[in-house]
Amino acid sequence: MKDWSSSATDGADREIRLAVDIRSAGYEAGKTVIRDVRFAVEAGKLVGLIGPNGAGKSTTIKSVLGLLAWVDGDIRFGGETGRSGASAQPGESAHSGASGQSGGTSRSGTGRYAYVPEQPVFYEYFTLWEHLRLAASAFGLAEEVFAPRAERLLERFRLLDHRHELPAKFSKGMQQKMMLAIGLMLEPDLYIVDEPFIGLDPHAVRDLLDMLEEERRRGAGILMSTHVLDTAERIADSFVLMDGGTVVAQGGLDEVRKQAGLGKEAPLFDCFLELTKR
Ligand SMILES: Nc1ncnc2c1ncn2[C@@H]1O[C@H](COP(=O)(O)OP(=O)(O)OP(=O)(O)O)[C@@H](O)[C@H]1O
Repeated sequence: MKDWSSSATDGADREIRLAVDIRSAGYEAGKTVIRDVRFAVEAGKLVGLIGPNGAGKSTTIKSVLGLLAWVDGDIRFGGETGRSGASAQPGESAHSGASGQSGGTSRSGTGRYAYVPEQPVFYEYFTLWEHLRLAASAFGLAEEVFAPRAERLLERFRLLDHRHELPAKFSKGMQQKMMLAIGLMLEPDLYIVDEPFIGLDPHAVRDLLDMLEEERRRGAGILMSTHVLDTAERIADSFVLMDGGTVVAQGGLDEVRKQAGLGKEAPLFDCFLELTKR
C-alpha cells in the first residue's frame, strides 16, 4: 500500500486520518460494484466524495465502515485518541481492527471516527437528550465532558429548547441536525458525512460549515459525500470524483480542472459534467 504520510500536496507532512485502498467491493460474491478506489483524508482536510447517482459513493462509504460483505482492500484509520469506531446512527456502530470480511479486507488503525448518515435514524422512545447521552456513553465520554458539549451544540443548532422532546416528532431538518450534533459532540479524528446539506435551512448550513471549520482546525479529517457542488467547491481541499464504480478524477480543484481538460476558472460543476459524460 502507498505510503500516505507523504501525500500532502502543500509540502506539509500531515497525519493521515483515513487511508482507503479498495481493489474491489460489492454486495455479493463475484459481483464487483466498485473497483480501484484509492484516496487519503489528512488531518485538518476535507475531501469531497462526488459523482453521479449510482457512481459508487455510498458503496465506498459502506466499505470504509465495514458494512459490506465483499471488500478486497485495505482501510486504515489514523489518529491519536487510541480507539476507533462510532456512529451517529443508533444500532449501527462500526469497529476497526482486522475484520472477518471476505475477499482480503483489512481494517486497522487507532483513530476514532464518527459516521453521520444522510437519513436520520433514531430510537422512537428516546428524547433528543437521551440520544446524545447514549452516544456519549458508547464513546466513553464522561458526563462532565458530554453535558456542556451537548448543550453548546444544541444551542448552536437551535435545538436546546427541544432537548427533552422525541425526535420522532421533529421535522426532517431537525432530525438531521440531531444526527450532526451527535457526531460533532464526539469530537472524533475523522468524520464520514453523507450528504449533510439537503434538508437543512440556510442558518443550519452556515452553522454546520462553521462547526466543520472549527473541527478541521482541531485536526479532524472529513470525508463528505455530496451533490451540492457549489458548496463542495468552496469548502473541500480535494475531491474524489467517481463514475461507473471507479475514480475518474481526484485531487485539488486545479488538478480536477486539468483532468477535465478545462481552464483554471472552470467551476467544479462543469468539471463534473465533463468528466462524467455519458
Ligand atoms: N444494497 C445493494 N445491493 C446491491 N446493489 C446495490 C446496493 N446498493 C447500491 N447498489 C448498487 O451499487 C451501485 C452504486 O450505488 P451507490 O449507492 O454506491 O451509488 P451512489 O454514488 O451513492 O449514488 P447516489 O448519488 O444516488 O446516492 C449502483 O449500481 C447500485 O444499484
